[in-house]
Amino acid sequence: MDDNELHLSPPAQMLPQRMESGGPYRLLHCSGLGDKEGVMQELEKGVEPNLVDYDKRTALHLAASEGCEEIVVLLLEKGADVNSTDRWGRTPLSDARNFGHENVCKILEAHDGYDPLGDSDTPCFMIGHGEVDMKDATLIGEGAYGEVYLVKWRGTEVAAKTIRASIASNPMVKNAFMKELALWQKLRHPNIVQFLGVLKQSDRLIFLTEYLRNGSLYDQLRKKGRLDPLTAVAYALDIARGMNYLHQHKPHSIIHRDLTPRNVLQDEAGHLKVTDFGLSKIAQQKDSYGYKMTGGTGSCTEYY
Ligand SMILES: Nc1ncnc2c1ncn2[C@@H]1O[C@H](COP(=O)(O)OP(=O)(O)OP(=O)(O)O)[C@@H](O)[C@H]1O
Repeated sequence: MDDNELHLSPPAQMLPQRMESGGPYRLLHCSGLGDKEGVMQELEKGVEPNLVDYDKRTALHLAASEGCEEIVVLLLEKGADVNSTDRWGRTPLSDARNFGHENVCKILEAHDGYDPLGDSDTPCFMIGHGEVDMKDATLIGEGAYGEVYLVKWRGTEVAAKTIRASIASNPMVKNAFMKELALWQKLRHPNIVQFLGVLKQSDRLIFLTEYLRNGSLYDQLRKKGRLDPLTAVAYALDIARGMNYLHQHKPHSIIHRDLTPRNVLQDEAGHLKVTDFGLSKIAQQKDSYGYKMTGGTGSCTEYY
């Protein structure tokens, strides 16, 4: 599927229940979607081109990740810092290289962009144990690998996914998880649940992702039943955008072979985000590890 097709906005009347990503952060939202008009509107309103999100990612990072050449050029013209670094020390050029957007790389290099990471593999971002108080955690769900808690990290509500000690205490299994998480860490898309980091913890493996207040699509369908057609179309577009991003991933596509309503979460604004890819690949390898990690969904994801 052509990426551009997915980024076309459906007619406004088809999305009655959706909210605009308002405020200055609309600049980031539009940049990631390749919405030039939206980006220009925000810049004309006086929004600072180097505005950052909570991961210190700028509009230029997002446009570079998505290969939005026109937006990259526009942002640079308007004073975006070509070498701003996000929380992982990545510059827009790191992202453009990571996703194989050669034309964007050339534009950034022509503006003296550099990539501090070179070709090195980025390990998972590790979060100090003291930064999250698991004692104050609220249980929000349970899946095949362990429980999911709502916790506070640096003042922000996030989801802490735990992998049972019986699984994570096997060093081979833990390594396999860490590799998948390191790959998830590289993904950034409005319709993909954002990975945040791994808690330094000896026995269990605990990692943080953004918290999606409205829970899973599965829970929603169970509560509300059938969706009205317009909502169904809006949801389908959100999911398709997330999946297309995974399929376009460079140098290897990411195939999510367990796309179920349980693995689609919804944020407060009504946007859907796809989650839980990669981890289930480990379940496929259960025989070699001697572990049985069967979930209700029998998930299986594969990275090619
Ligand atoms: N980031 C999150 N924000 C909010 N709620 C979440 C988040 N991640 C998971 N949950 C909630 O926790 C529940 C359990 O999630 P988990 O991913 O562990 O298992 P699952 O996907 O439901 O099942 P399985 O592990 O068998 O695939 C979800 O159904 C959802 O309601």
